Amino acid sequence: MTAQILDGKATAAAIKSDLTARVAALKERGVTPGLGTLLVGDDPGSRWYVNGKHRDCAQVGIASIQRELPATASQEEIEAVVRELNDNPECTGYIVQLPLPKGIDANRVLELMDPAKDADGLHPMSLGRLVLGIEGPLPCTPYGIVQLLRHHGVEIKGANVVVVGRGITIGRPMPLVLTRKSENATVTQCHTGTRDLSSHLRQADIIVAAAGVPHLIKPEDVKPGAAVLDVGVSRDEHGKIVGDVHPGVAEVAGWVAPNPGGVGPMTRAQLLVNVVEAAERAVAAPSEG
Ligand SMILES: Nc1nc2c(c(=O)[nH]1)N[C@@H](CN(C=O)c1ccc(C(=O)N[C@@H](CCC(=O)O)C(=O)O)cc1)CN2
Repeated sequence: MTAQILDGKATAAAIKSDLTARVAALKERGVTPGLGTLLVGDDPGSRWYVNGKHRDCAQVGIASIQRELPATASQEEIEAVVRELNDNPECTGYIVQLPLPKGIDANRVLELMDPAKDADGLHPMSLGRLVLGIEGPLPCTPYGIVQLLRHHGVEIKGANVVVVGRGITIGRPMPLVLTRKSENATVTQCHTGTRDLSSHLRQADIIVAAAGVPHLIKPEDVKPGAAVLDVGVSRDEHGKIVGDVHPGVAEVAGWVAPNPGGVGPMTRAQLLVNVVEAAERAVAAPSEG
């Protein structure tokens, strides 16, 4: 292994330590931030992520509001919980854990959320704000990746970035975040319709691999010295994570974000940042009523 590690665990710990002080300051002003989660179904991975989010909340002093529904829940039952969270004053921000069970219209659920409580940055209003350059919550994994690169001094400005994947939580919003003036990267988005993926990858200074295809990115696809972030999650027969990046890439790349231990902890840290920032915005500009 020659590549340096983009250490998501350590970076997330530093972010959480800063947030602990900011939450304490909010509490002194009479505001306790509260993160709500809605988990539908019994997928063990989703449950693990949601439990992790609440453990993080406890660490920094954010209150937790947990809602769960069975996999058989109807669209109406899910939407009723969303309305309850919209109206719940203890819940200052919340997320609906994705994916939702087959047959549920996730877009309708996301649209029903109060945009002022969107902790994930995935509400249509938040994504629209991102496109327009208006302040608001940023999608957790894409902005977590930016923070991870910055923390390790990897140059984003002017970099050629290849994003592989176009899912709602990472692939779609990632280029929107990276092409903001503050990041100023040049982004190529690749997906299952891309011809000759390797030729794109070999030009990249930074690769974000979020396709969910085990070991899709091979050592020969990577420019020596590039930063490679593995965000793909597939599981082997023992339930162990297999990422999108072949282990041999670490011999060629300059930086690698391991999986686990790279981007995942940053996703969780950015969620807490969104919750705290929303509470800080509310304190700075209280709404009437
Ligand atoms: N509403 C949302 N749903 C989903 C999102 C999201 O951002 N919002 N992203 C993913 C899952 N996710 C957060 O919800 C998530 C993924 C991974 C991790 C993490 O810390 N992973 C660990 C390894 C965990 C393991 O062993 O399974 C790591 O990478 O070190 C946290 C959150 C889809 N859904």
